[in-house]
Amino acid sequence: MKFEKTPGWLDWYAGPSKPRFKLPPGSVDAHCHVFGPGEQFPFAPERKYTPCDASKEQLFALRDHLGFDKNVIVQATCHGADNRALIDALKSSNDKARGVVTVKRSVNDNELQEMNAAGVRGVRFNFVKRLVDFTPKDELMEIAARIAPLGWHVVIYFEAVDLPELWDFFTALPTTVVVDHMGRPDVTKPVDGPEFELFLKFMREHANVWSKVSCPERLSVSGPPALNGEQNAYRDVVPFARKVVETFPDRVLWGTDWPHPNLKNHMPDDGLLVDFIPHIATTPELQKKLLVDNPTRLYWGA
Ligand SMILES: O=C(O)c1cc(C(=O)O)oc(=O)c1
Repeated sequence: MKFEKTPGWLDWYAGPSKPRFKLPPGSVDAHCHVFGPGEQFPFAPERKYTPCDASKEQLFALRDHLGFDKNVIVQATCHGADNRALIDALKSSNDKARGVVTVKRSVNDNELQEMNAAGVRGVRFNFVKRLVDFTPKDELMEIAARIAPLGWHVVIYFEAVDLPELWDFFTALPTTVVVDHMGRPDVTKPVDGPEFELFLKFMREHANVWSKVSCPERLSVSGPPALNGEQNAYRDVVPFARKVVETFPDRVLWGTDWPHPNLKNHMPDDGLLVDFIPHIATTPELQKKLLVDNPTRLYWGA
């Protein structure tokens, strides 16, 4: 099937620079996606956007170019609960990729077992209203109970303003819980203000909660963007991500978020995005935990 991209869609950055920051051996890009290709793996009818293609080959080429060893591929909402593109990527990764899927209540145990064998280790629950239609919480809780015995975890994506309303649901989840993009803080508010403090409290009081300190390119308001050799990109996000890394060094993950769906004003150079890492994980010890030890433990069980 031929797909028309959403008007104004920004394609991923071709020809990214080589990062100056040398990733430690065994580093994992713990949040990235594949899109289609649409002709082979059609986008879901219920999707809220139609992206450009971003294939497994292109993702693996980026991994090698940037110096990552492995990927965690997260089901993107444009594929709904049809995980075929993701599973196909996992199967051709030579054990160098794990996956996080989206499933419906109707998924059966055989299907879950097959996904597990392919390298799936989690399900994603999405509460960002511009991306998905509402799914009742009892349905999500039923899915969480079904995947818990497999040792899988739940990835949650939500906006900071919605955390109070979602708190009881999140804290009742029976698995490890991984928050996408720090729960999307409003970085124009103070890092020690009540909104971000609630997020820190969520992590402090619940030892099963982890966070991806990813997506400065999405959260940043004043930049500057990771373009044209910028070595101090997204300065306004640094205090937030650094606070999470330093407070919870054993429960943080980092990912490129390639191919960066739904960005509106620029598309980052992924090489320069990697150069953001030493600003938020400032010592070799913190960098190794963030990039190697934590994701390897969670996704490869080591
Ligand atoms: O903020 C977003 O637009 C976004 C979308 C998706 C997705 O469509 O799955 O995933 C992300 O990690 C971020």
